[in-house]
Amino acid sequence: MVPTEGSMIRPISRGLTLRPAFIIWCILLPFIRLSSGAKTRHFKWEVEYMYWSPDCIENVVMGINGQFPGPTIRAKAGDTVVVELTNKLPTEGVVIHWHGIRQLGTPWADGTAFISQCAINSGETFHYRFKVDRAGTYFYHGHLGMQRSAGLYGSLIVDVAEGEKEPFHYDGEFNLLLSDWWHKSVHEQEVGLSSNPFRWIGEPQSFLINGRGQYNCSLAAQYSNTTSSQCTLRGNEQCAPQILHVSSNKTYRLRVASSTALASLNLAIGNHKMVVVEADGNYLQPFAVNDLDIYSGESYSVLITADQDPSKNYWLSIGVRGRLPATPLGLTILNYQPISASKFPTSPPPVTPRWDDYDHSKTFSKSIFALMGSPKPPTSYDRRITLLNTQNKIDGFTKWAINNVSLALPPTPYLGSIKYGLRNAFDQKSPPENFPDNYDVMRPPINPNSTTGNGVYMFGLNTTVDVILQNANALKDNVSEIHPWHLHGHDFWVLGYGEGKFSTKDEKKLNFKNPPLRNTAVIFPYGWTALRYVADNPGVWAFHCHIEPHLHMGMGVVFAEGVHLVKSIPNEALTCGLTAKFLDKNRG
Ligand SMILES: O=C1O[C@H]([C@@H](O)CO)C(O)=C1O
Repeated sequence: MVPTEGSMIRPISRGLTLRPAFIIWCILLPFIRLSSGAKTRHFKWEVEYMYWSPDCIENVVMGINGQFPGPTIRAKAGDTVVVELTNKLPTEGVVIHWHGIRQLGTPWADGTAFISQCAINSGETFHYRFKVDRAGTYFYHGHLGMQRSAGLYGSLIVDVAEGEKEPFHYDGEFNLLLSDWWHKSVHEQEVGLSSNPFRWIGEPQSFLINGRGQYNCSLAAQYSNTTSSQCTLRGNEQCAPQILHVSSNKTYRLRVASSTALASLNLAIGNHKMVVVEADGNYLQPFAVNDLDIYSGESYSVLITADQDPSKNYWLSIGVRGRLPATPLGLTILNYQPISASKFPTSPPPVTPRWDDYDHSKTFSKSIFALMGSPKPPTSYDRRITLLNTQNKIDGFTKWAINNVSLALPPTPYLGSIKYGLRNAFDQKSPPENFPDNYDVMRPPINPNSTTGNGVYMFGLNTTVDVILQNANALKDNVSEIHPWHLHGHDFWVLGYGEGKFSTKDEKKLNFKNPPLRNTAVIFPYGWTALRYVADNPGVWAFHCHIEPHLHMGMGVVFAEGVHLVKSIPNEALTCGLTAKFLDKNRG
């Protein structure tokens, strides 16, 4: 039989085009792997309570594998990080959020309890597996209740991929994870916040640098008339400061991240200028400062050059911004080798700017621009929402609300319930996009009453979203506070900051030329902050004030996009609430 042309040609030609391509692919594959150098980095962690003395006072902290802060994860851009997390807490669940990692394609690994996954129960193990796609300074922390305040945090550093270079030079680096510490347990703090009458947590007892601070003594007592005595630390105590050892004329990269529960901080090093080069994993147009403001949820890299008198040591200090300080400076020493680290600096620690000098903070925030060549925002938006931040009352309890809705998360995590269409899992009504025109942001609310809710802002996939964060007066007259807002799953462009109520005439002031990409942005008292982002990461994403007690009191919203496109969510993320029932039914 003479085969027809078609039946002869088609298989042969397909064979000819596919086979060489396949062979070439097989030959190249090992080299492609080799050149990218991407690795999978495995970690096996156990979260547990343990005795620890973060500020020289023994307390109970949440540790990982017996360490506080938790182990530092170090990876290269393009690597996959796998953390096998076992909950060894006797009576509570746990989750870990990888702050600043966008979880592209892995929304179930974002580590937000009741949003991306079920809490990991006592004794259970959960597998976080995600790609760290971009170099930068990040951290991780608990995202259930107030577990971050309890000490559940650590650093996550992503180096540039093999063969890539940073756009700046340095000879060495230091990693500083900043936090604040209370002597009162977080359980007691939580009870106070949820009580009527309300009991505020107050200011922290200590600031910690890499989990180390001093409460009952000061490293710099001899310079001031403080009542605390001079520390006589031998160096092996859990609270002994980590000294930054430098060599004269070398340049160092300081990676600074803030995991504080409450405090906005200012960091300065005596006599040394800092050049700011990175924020939240994005390169900046370098600029020099004498001191650096850092809000909870933010990270920066700064370059310092050891160009001062090499026969001296210098203080590095952190102090509080935006709240009347009641916490001594957090301190460590920049030590010029080879002189001894125990030689005291000749001048006192740098003084933090006055706590309510907001102009100082605004000047800093407004100096932050993206490095030339960074991605630019789309020139228009598809949807704009305005989120008014107010302090409120619900049945006599003190709360925070967004457009008069105080967030109370549902027991079934959104990711599974939206994906599987479980409509009873949360409010189906979209939350308000705005607030009444006549609301006076400069005064306490006329009607402070608010309601709880758990609705979701659903955005079309790949649409451009503008968010105007609007601050207002709190419940008390003449009080408006700083709130750093953190977005999960994305970075946003910070288009601008302004005073009072945002209006269309403010539009002209927005920066579309070189706005920085960030995952956290602050709203100043009585001000607004304008953000733009592209909803291009299928999943459900928290967007909230990064002050732990404020989120606990309802200061957050939930965003979602393209959830129908989310590939199979691992069962271990769905083992609670309505998704557990759904799984059971569909298995049977
Ligand atoms: O949420 C808060 O509550 C207190 C105060 O407003 C009421 O005691 C405070 O300072 C907060 O930031």
